[in-house]
Amino acid sequence: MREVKCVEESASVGEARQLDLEQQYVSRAYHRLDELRASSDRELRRVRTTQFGGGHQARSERDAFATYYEDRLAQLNSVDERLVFGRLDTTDGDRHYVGRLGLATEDHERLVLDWRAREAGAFYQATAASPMDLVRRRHLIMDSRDVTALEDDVFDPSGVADTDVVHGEGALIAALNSERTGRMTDIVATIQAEQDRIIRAPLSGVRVVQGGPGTGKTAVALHRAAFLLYEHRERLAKSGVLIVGPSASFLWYIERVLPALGETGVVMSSLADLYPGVHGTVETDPWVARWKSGLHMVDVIARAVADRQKVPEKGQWLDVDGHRVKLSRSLVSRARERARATGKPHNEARETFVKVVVKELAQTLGEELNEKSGSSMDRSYLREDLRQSREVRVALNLLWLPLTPQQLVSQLFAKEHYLRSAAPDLTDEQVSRLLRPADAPLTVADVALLDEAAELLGDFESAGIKVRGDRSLEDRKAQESAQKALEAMAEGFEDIGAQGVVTVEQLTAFNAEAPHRVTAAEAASSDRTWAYGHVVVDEAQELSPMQWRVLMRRCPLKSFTVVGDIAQAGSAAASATWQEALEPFVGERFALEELTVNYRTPQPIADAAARVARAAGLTVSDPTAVRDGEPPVVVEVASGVGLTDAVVARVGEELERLAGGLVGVVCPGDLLASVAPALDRAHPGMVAAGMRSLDRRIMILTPWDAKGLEFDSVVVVEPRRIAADPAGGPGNLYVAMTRPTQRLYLVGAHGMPAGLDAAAEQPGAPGLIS
Ligand SMILES: Nc1ncnc2c1ncn2[C@@H]1O[C@H](COP(=O)(O)OP(=O)(O)OP(=O)(O)O)[C@@H](O)[C@H]1O
Repeated sequence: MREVKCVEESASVGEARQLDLEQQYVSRAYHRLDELRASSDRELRRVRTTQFGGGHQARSERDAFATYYEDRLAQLNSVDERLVFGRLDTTDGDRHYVGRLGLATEDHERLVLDWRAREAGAFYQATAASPMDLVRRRHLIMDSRDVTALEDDVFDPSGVADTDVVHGEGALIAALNSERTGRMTDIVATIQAEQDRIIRAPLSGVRVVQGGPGTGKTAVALHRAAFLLYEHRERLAKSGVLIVGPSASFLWYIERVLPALGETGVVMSSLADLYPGVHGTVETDPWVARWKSGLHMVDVIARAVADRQKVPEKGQWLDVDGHRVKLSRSLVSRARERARATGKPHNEARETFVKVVVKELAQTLGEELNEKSGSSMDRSYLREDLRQSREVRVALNLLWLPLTPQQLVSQLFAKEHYLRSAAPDLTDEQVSRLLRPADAPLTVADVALLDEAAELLGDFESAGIKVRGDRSLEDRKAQESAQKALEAMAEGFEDIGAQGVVTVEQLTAFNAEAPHRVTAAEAASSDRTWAYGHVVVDEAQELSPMQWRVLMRRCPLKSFTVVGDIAQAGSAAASATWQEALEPFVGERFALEELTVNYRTPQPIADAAARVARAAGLTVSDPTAVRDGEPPVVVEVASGVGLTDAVVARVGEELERLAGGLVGVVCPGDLLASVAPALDRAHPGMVAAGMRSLDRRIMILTPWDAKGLEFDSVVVVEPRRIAADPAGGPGNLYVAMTRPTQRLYLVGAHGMPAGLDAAAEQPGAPGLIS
């Protein structure tokens, strides 16, 4: 592909002229973007009105084309912000503009290089020591469609005239100083070299990214997903990418990042929603959460399933159409062995169990009837009679009942004999902690047990959408038909812009899938057995062994990006090291990378948070913070009303200081009921519980829901109580203290956590207000 020649610069053009030249180029790129949008829009309307014939195949072809143009339009509409943000000048005189997506002119001349393309890698990785054939890297700082500033890194001064070099505020600082909106934004223009190396790492294998708070782990994980979808489009568009986060608030916070990078086909799930159709509630007892999360639960669930394959104490007489036949203990035992020997899951092996029992009963009954009548008739009809007999059906169901995972798990914790049999080591006290009513809601910890049970129980009618099976014949038909449709539409594809054009193969494959699904993401999110091509796990320090087991099942190829900070672990069942978390599943075969720069929390706040964490026995790293700022403010109050008043007052002050920014109030769960209404009275219409609305400036959250989020200012309520929670308290407080980009307040009526007091006595340490 040829490069578009930019307006020639003279050696002496000044900064204003440089800005002007860049603006001309950028405007050209936007003009092309607008053209492509208009043409995609036209095509979409054309497809919707074109007659494709009346059959199912024709309709699905039209839908496939329409979906293609809809996706393309959504992609083109999503890249308006910072469409172009960089320029690379190479030693051989070439110039590439780097942007959010690849763009070409109508004549297939390249205008903008997609940030994920191989050649764009130098934009992020080149250093003075390793310039990667660049003489200069230029950052274009944008405000909407306007180029407002430029910033140059010159690697080879002999390659550029002095007067051509522009020194700006710093693209990174400009990005960091922008106001928080309540949604995470992409960092595509300012990805740092250590982040870029991880983003562009190969697809295969398990890659763990450890980093302290604010080191960009979430940002890196999401940009890596976008990179992998670009680099391995064919494979991942079909198999899908799953992104797992700790809470619904967190998913809400990050959900705009990938669409803004032009990627919409990922499945996002919180840990509570990993099992289709179930939303796990909080497991309130930390001991119960821990017990349900260990790998010993694999045996417990296996025993719970085996207990549903019963052999009666003694034989039983059954009525079949007025005749009596004995179902003996030994027959049931034999049938159970035969069924188990099939190796099939419970619900599927039941067929064998039933067959063996019915066959033997039919034989016995036939012999008896023949004996009585003195004949030797063929009585094969008896099998059907037996299957129809109510008594036989009841007996078979009692012995080997088909079960859903929900039934198995609910009954395991509702019926003491099932629980004691499946987990014989439990004490009486433990059994009573675990027991609950059969209709009690399923918890987050139960979600992994459901998945385990589903594996052992196998298909039940409600087990999810079946998408597998022999598709070859259907595929061939769909491909032939797609080919014809493609020819009919070929004209329309020509003006879609070079980088956006789909090949015949891609389109054929895309179309061929239409009868089965609309997107892989849609199919995958409702199918427990879907095998994803890649899984991204954020805040991965929180995962229990049983949750890891679920995720490993979701990606049999074991292609994972795992990001987290072991020190921030707050769940009762979290592992203490990455080795401990992953060893049962991948042994030592995972790559560990570390991020070392904190882009969020000002240094004095990060230092105070680290001191408190260390005083509580956590091992935390010391990333260097990019921001400086004010130390945390400690507010100690009397108690009761004094506490809510103090919180309301601090929040009020911050709202004024921030003029438009966000305040996060992190509060122990049991205080939400008193603090939230007080805030709402003081600031009507401005308070939201959790992260879910853009028009609220105050978010009140539990420490768990605050994981992964960030605010301009944060008020932590009763930090000492948060730290004292037996379920990961110190980790939760560390999370809460590291959420602000500007200021932190710690408000408490019951003293402050250790580490902070000591810190308060040191010079330059947190200020103390009484
Ligand atoms: N290269 C970068 N350029 C601009 N902003 C960045 C960069 N890297 C990270 N950030 C910003 O820093 C903040 C923290 O990033 P992120 O949430 O990804 O960190 P994290 O390591 O996941 O944090 P935590 O573990 O505390 O949840 C975000 O606002 C993010 O956009």
